[in-house]
Amino acid sequence: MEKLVLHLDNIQKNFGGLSALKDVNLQVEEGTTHAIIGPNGAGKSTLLNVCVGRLKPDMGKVTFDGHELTGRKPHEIAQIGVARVFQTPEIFPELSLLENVMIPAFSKRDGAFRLNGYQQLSAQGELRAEAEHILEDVGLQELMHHIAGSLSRGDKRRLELAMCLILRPRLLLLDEPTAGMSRHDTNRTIDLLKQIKSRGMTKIIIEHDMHVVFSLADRVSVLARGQIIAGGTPEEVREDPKVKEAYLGGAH
Ligand SMILES: Nc1ncnc2c1ncn2[C@@H]1O[C@H](COP(=O)(O)OP(=O)(O)OP(=O)(O)O)[C@@H](O)[C@H]1O
Repeated sequence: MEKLVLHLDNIQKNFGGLSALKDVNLQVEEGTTHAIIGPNGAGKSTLLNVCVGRLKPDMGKVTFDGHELTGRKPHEIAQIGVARVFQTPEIFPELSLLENVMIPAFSKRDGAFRLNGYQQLSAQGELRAEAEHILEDVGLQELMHHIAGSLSRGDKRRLELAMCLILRPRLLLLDEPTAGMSRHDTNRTIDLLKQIKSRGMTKIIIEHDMHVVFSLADRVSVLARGQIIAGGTPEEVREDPKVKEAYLGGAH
């Protein structure tokens, strides 16, 4: 049995009178891809926001590799090695792709220690080489000097992924990474995420597209009205009558 690296214990999150998450328990094995699926409004984004410190749960705790994440600031959670790719890419449209990828790496380093002039120069050279390498990984190397705002939607999402990867996260959270992409771009993103998998990173992915879930996920948890109603391999979950019922009763 591999090591369980992420634990969500009894997570409860209320918005006024609405319980968006009710007593959610989840464990994720290191190096695996865990998909969270469920009808609209099930609580999937809320769950991700709790993991990255954007929302504080009313009850329960999140632990990653022995570090309790609950109650920490988002930048502290990032320092622990947790990164998130948003549904809408958060990029700097006026800057080049290369600059976009270097910025998160600089802010992470500057947060950790102060650089003198010489170190800054050599760090910049190192970071630039790493940024170029990551842009190559995501298939954007030819566009590295272009302005990020000029990219297609699919390429913007790939750029945002590169901005996360330069931080070398150990846990990557992806909120519908292929939403709005063509089938061709979706398949390129699946290939890219498979490559990342071979590097041992743990991933949580929220996804509506079952083609993506079946291509990438080792395990699936199904969330409906704030509760996990089923879990297992993609095949097991697909055959579960509770899951079919949740989807038929929901918007899908
Ligand atoms: N900041 C908020 N304030 C009040 N209610 C919220 C807030 N965020 C989410 N909710 C509510 O909590 C519930 C869960 O929302 P959430 O966005 O987590 O669902 P989801 O499964 O990600 O949905 P979708 O698939 O549509 O993105 C919904 O009823 C939503 O309206």
